[in-house]
This record gives sequence, structure tokens and C-alpha cells, in this order.
Amino acid sequence: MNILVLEQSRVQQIILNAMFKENNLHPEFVESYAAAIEAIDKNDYDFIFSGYSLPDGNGVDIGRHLREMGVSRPGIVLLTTEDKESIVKEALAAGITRILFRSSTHELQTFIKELADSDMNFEELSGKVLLIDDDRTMTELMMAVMKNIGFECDVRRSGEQALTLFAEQEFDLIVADYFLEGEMNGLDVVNLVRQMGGKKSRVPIIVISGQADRDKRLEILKSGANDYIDKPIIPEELQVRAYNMLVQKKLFDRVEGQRLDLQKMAMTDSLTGLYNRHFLSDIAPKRMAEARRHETDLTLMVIDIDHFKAVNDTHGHDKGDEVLRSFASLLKQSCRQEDIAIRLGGEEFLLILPHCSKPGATEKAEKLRKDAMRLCPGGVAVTISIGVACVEHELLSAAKQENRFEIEFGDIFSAADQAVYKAKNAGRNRVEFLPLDNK
Ligand SMILES: Nc1nc2c(ncn2[C@@H]2O[C@H](COP(=O)(O)OP(=O)(O)OP(=O)(O)O)[C@@H](O)[C@H]2O)c(=O)[nH]1
Repeated sequence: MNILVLEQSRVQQIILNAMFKENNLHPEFVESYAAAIEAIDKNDYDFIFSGYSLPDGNGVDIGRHLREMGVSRPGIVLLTTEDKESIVKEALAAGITRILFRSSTHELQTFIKELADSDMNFEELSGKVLLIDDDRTMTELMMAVMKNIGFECDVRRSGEQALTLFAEQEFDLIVADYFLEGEMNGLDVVNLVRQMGGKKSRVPIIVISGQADRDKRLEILKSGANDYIDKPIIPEELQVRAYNMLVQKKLFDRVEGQRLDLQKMAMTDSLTGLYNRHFLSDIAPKRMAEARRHETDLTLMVIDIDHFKAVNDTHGHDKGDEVLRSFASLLKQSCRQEDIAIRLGGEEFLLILPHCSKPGATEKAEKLRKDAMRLCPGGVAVTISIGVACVEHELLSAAKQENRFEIEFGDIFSAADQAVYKAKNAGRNRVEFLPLDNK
């Protein structure tokens, strides 16, 4: 990634260089506006970081210069010490991608890290834009601009039509005129999108306004729009702002994707791919609350592979791992969609079976025991012991009606756990059922 840093202070250069170096990025440093323009003319940068005060201008001038040239790349980050509304407005108008305050070192570090983590090719950025405007000349102009930077467009004349399409399809950016055909205006669209929840509510929105006064701009930004453009539209300005929005969205999507991957990893057992104990603490109260609310059966099975230590001792740890993986696949195959298979640790597993009554559970446990005997994973014959406990809907209804006691997930789990010990003590390779202790 090619980065240019425009910074007149040597001390700041050293600080910034350390942050970039930590993330394996190696920017080029220049100290004046003139030197930056020369460097930009010669090289193709993905990002420019610029201090606000320069000996021969200010950081915002860089944005203005690139915008006047009609250049949509690179992204420009302005580093400033002052949180002044006038600077923010000046920067936004000049097409600055991001304003970061020097006092917030953490924010700057995070931004640089996100940049380094994204191996995104900014030249090949593509996106889908929803244009909402009832003026044909305007939409034709906007479509030409978007096409120019490789974005696909869908056009709708009213907020109502646009929101119907937005609910059905994925978009990376919305550009909405303030005044629209139909009952809604551009700000109504912003409000409704922001209320949608989830990923859709975070799609960036640019509002186009014909009344460029300060109050109107503030109203637009306060409504949740990410940016605004005054009429008459300058095509280059629309191009730069749309491009910048998309770069930010793609970076955000990537970070969000990484967060979800990490969350999944934290809930999953790496050897078998089943859920782990962390997931159990998350899901247990939910499943119990569901069973209580709808008064439905809930069964738990604690399953333990017999003499597993001997498998490791005789065949080696790798073979032991193969047995665990293979048994986990059997559990997954045995599950219905709403069932949950968890590896509690070692050779111990848990099945959570909603809507499963005692007769159903006994039958299922017996089938699983027999399937495990037939499995012979990696050529090793294994047997399993299963402890079953079940809370049936009649008990939940009675408890609710008589306001008697609350049955907790822990009560069912502890009964299933005791049941598996009973199975072990009774000779293994068997299913044992234990009723819940009356509280
Ligand atoms: N291969 C492998 N072995 C594991 C793993 N986690 C735990 N173990 C082993 O599983 C064995 C469990 O042994 P024990 O708790 O004595 O139980 P057991 O031999 O199955 O005996 P019973 O449960 O009484 O039938 C131990 O030897 C652990 O080292 C793992 O991820 N992979």
C-alpha cells in the first residue's frame, strides 16, 4: 500500500513512523504542501495523511487540489489538534476522507491497523449505489458519475419505492435528494434506514440539498446521513465523496467480518468444530427461557466416550484426536436443525434437544449408543455412556400455574451429569435416565 505523509514536525514524523512501522507499512514523508503536490504528480498513492498546519498551506488544501483535478483516489486523512467546527466543515467540503485528532492516539493507531489489515485493492473497488431522485437530468448525471468510478446504480423516484428495493437487495451506498416524489423526503429515508437494524442500517447515505444553509446541513447530518452535497452538483465532488464513503464502508465491513470470525472462533471447539463451553453459557439461559415460555419439552444428554484414556495410551494421541473428530461428526449428523451439540471438554459432550420428550430422548440415546459402536473411528472400536435428563412440558406448566418453583438449566444438566456417572458405574456402554430433583 502506497502512503504519503505530509507532516512538518519532525517529532510528529517519528511518532507516526513508529505507528506505521508497527503495522508493516512504510510511508513516504514530505514536509510541505509543495513537496506533497510534486510527490502526488509522480506517484500513485492509496492514502495521504496530512497535518493541518503546513509551512506553505494547510492539509485541507491537498483535498481541494485533488478534487479540483477530479481525482477520486487516494483517501485523505487529516490530522488535527483542534476540534473546531470550522475545520471539520472545511475538510468535509474539500473531500477529506477522515479527520483524526492527534490527542486520540488510540483512534489513529486503530485506523492505521485497519488500513494495514485490509489488503484491499483500492483501484478495483466496486459497489452498488441506490440513487433516489425524481429529476431525470440529475439522475442521468449521477449515474454517469457513478459509472465512471465503476459503481453499479439502481434509481428510484420516491422514498417509498427506494425503501422497498433496499429491503430486498444489498447496497453499498445511498444517494438521496432532499425533495422526492411521494410522501417522504430524503431525511425520512435516512431515518427509516437507520431504524432497520443490523447491517442495512449502517449503509452510508449522502443527502443532496438545494438549500445550502448552515441549519439545513446540520439537520441533514444530525438525521444520520453521513455526508451532504449542495446543488448544483459538481460531478467531481460527488465522485470523490461517493468513493470515500465506499472505501470507509468496505473497511468497516472487513473489520466487522473479522469481529464475527473471532466471535465464532471463541464459541467453537477447534478440534471438532462443535460448539464449546463458552457457547453453552450463552445458549443455556436462552433455551431454558424458550422452554419455559412456550411450555415445551427440553432434553439434555451428557455423553462420555468410554475408556478414552486407553485409546490414547494404546493408539497414540493423534488417533485419539481422530476418534474425537469422527464421533463429533456422528453427533452433528444425529442432530436436528434446532438441536445443539457441544464439546464440554476432553471426551465429554453435551446434546441440547428442544422439543424432545422422555420417550423420544430414550429412543434417540439408544440409537446414538448403537451408532457409536458401529462407527469404529480410525479402526478403533469405542463405546459411549449417556446420561439423559428431561424437563417435560407438563412439569413446566404445573410449575408456572402453581407458581411453585423455577426449573433452571443447571438442574437438568446436573441430573444428566449424574446419570452419566450412573451409566459408568453400571458398566459403561449404556444409557441411564435420571429425573430432576424436586426443588
Ligand atoms: N486425543 C485426545 N485426548 C484427550 C483430549 N482431551 C482429553 N483427552 C484425554 O481423554 C482422556 C480421558 O480419560 P478419563 O477421564 O480417565 O476417562 P476415560 O479413560 O474415558 O474413562 P471413563 O470415562 O471412566 O470411561 C485423558 O487421557 C485425556 O488426556 C483431546 O483433545 N485429544
